[in-house]
Amino acid sequence: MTRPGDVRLAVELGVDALGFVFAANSPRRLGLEQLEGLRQAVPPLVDAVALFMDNPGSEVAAAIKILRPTLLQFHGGEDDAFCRGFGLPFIKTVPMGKGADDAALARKRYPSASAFLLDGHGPGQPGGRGERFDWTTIPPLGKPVFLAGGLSAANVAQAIRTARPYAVDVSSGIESAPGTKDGDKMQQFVDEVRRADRSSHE
Ligand SMILES: O=C(O)c1ccccc1NCC(=O)[C@H](O)[C@H](O)COP(=O)(O)O
Repeated sequence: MTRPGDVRLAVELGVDALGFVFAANSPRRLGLEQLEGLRQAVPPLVDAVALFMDNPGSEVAAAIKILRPTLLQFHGGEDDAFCRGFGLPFIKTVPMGKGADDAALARKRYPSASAFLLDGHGPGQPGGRGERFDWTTIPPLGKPVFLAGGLSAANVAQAIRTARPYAVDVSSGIESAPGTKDGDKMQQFVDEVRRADRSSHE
């Protein structure tokens, strides 16, 4: 999320969590001056997730101070000690794309993680580029699994039926351009998630 209006719409649509990107070179990277306005648009009981990829600890701490996230998401080669060092629950991204290690190793490497986010890119690569992976290859991780990578309204129901994740995460699939969310795509995505949830309870 880069605009308070998109945050408000997502909240109206009923999403559980909103992501704020601080990774270097991302088209979604936020400046500290944007954070207060974005934070004010997030109501209680909706998670604000701050996303980092190999940022220095001082940058993580500065973003936390202003954004006051409820969850952190680490996308790079950060180790467990670094990730837990900020005193907040964290999600660790596990690359599932080309060149990835055995994803099940994440369970041992990140004992402090609250959840794992499986994403379609390879190791060392950024996310948010619509790269999906084979949803039938979900490893046993012993923690809630968030499914990400190349999701859109066109495929999220199928992804949920196949992988049965704890949560789904989407970025480029609800954008009109990198960094610009599209209200209609957001609405369609949430509708499809609800449809899949309903059919899984029938
Ligand atoms: O969003 C970014 O620009 C980004 C940059 C560097 C590391 C991670 C990044 N995003 C990660 C996400 O949380 C995305 O939501 C996830 O990769 C899914 O993206 P998409 O495949 O575009 O739905």
